[in-house]
Amino acid sequence: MQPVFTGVADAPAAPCVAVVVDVMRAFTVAAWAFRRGAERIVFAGTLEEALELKARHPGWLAVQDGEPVPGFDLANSPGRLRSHDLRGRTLVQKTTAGTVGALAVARARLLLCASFVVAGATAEVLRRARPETVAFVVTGDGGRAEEDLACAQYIAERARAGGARPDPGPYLDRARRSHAAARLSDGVRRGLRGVHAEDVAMCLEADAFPFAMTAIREDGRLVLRPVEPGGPPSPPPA
Ligand SMILES: O=C(O)[C@H](CS(=O)(=O)O)OP(=O)(O)O
Ligand SMILES: [Mg+2]
Repeated sequence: MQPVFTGVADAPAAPCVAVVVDVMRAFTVAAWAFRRGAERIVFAGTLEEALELKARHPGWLAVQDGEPVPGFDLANSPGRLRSHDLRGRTLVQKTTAGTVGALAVARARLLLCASFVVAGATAEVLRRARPETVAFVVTGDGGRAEEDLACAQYIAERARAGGARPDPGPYLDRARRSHAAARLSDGVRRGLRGVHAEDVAMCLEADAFPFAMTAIREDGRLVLRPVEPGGPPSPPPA
């Protein structure tokens, strides 16, 4: 498996296999939403589109990053989201980096969205799929986000190592020292409502969950669901 690391702007539009990485915080939040029982997450391209989707589907919950916006239900914060019971719910998510990155490679044949909490399961899906090349999309900071690149490299190394588990410590240390971690800590100090004091720590829990997350196009939307490595294969894209 040959890993290629790219930013969103340079990502191939229709790679065979893409892993879109957003550690802080979109895909840590998405994983926690599934952990709390959410059934699926629909990615929206704009805030307006997210609110339109929510309006058309009573019961759907809208998630957005930054400070709270009227009409949205949940912050893009694992620390805030984890106290919600999301059993059976559909979420609509719109964030600055993660969801934009996923939508940029929506035509990939296998599209995984990843962060440290699902890194091990993501690597296992890749190991079983045995692709020749994997495009890792680093979503943060114009493709230079250290937390996303470190997570991508950890997943690639884990997939290459087969059953062995490389030490996640050095990769997590890089993410802990990232600009994104500093921005979130600063947000906590300033009392921003869109962040939680535990967000950074929750984004740095390697391999916390046994599932990966695959995105599939359904009815013109990109929809994310949890998938167990070795479970039934995802249906091919329409
Ligand atoms: O909510 C977040 O942590 C970020 C905001 S930004 O990209 O740092 O401005 O969004 P995400 O899409 O989750 O990276
Ligand atoms: Mg990010």
